[in-house]
Amino acid sequence: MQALHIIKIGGNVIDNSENLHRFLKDFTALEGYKILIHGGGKVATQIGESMGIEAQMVDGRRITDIDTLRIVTMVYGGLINKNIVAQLQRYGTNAIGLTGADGDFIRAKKRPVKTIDYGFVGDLHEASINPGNIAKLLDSGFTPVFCALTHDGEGQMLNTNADTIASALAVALSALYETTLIYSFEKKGVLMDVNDDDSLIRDIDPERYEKLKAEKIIHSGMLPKLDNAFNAIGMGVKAVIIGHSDDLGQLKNKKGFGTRLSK
Ligand SMILES: Nc1ncnc2c1ncn2[C@@H]1O[C@H](COP(=O)(O)OP(=O)(O)O)[C@@H](O)[C@H]1O
Ligand SMILES: CC(=O)N[C@@H](CCC(=O)OP(=O)(O)O)C(=O)O
Repeated sequence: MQALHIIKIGGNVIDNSENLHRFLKDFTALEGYKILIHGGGKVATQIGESMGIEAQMVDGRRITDIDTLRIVTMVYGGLINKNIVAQLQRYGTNAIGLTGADGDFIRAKKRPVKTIDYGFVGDLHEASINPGNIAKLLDSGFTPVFCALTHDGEGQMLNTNADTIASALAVALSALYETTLIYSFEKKGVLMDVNDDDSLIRDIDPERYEKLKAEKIIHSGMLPKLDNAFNAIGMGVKAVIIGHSDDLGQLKNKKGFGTRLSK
């Protein structure tokens, strides 16, 4: 089986142009099939605020009313996606920027209203991704760059968390490729002390995850990231790594970096 790297880049890296450029150069240097996924929640919040629209988050998910959907479609699918694609082209990666609607690559279902109405937020399901379609792109020499947008197949764009898209792509594509999923962000990995990069936890299994959660050592944005990551490793993805965007080059050197998940 051919190797595939699926890499999700965090919001704080997108926000820091030096870190972003370093990452995009290292991403270009990574050989073989690869896919990049980005969000950009912070930028969407800032641009929304400048237009008088306050962000509302519940459990790390954005309540997406029609005005917010317009903003995230412009910001994720336009501003951020096209800038990343242009920079990748400059460094020599033949990137193609996509939402889930393009090529019908990622379909989602609008999240049903229970106690909270999330608005135009899309949940992924088993049939969301057709790996054969994405394989055609990869085989044609393109490097897909997906943003945090999906569609429902009936003309409606939906906002979908980028960590979840990365995990679902990794699961679907592990049927065709030996897939490694990497969450690249602004810290060395999962840390014992979130403010101390020397406190890296090198390995986590589900049992340790439960303990670290109970002790509140893992919290906020790291919780959905690890939930997505453990879901991927349980469903055929070969390896999941959570690490610093500056350390992607270590992958090429076959050295370990960041936090590695085990079953
Ligand atoms: N134990 C931990 N180790 C590292 N980061 C943690 C930990 N617990 C919580 N976090 C927080 O999780 C954040 C990453 O989640 P998030 O902001 O959603 O990531 P991203 O930018 O990739 O979308 C970190 O910036 C950090 O503040
Ligand atoms: C439904 C939902 O919450 N979608 C996310 C999508 C962006 C994202 O995931 O951005 P980061 O990776 O930078 O956090 C949002 O709008 O914030």
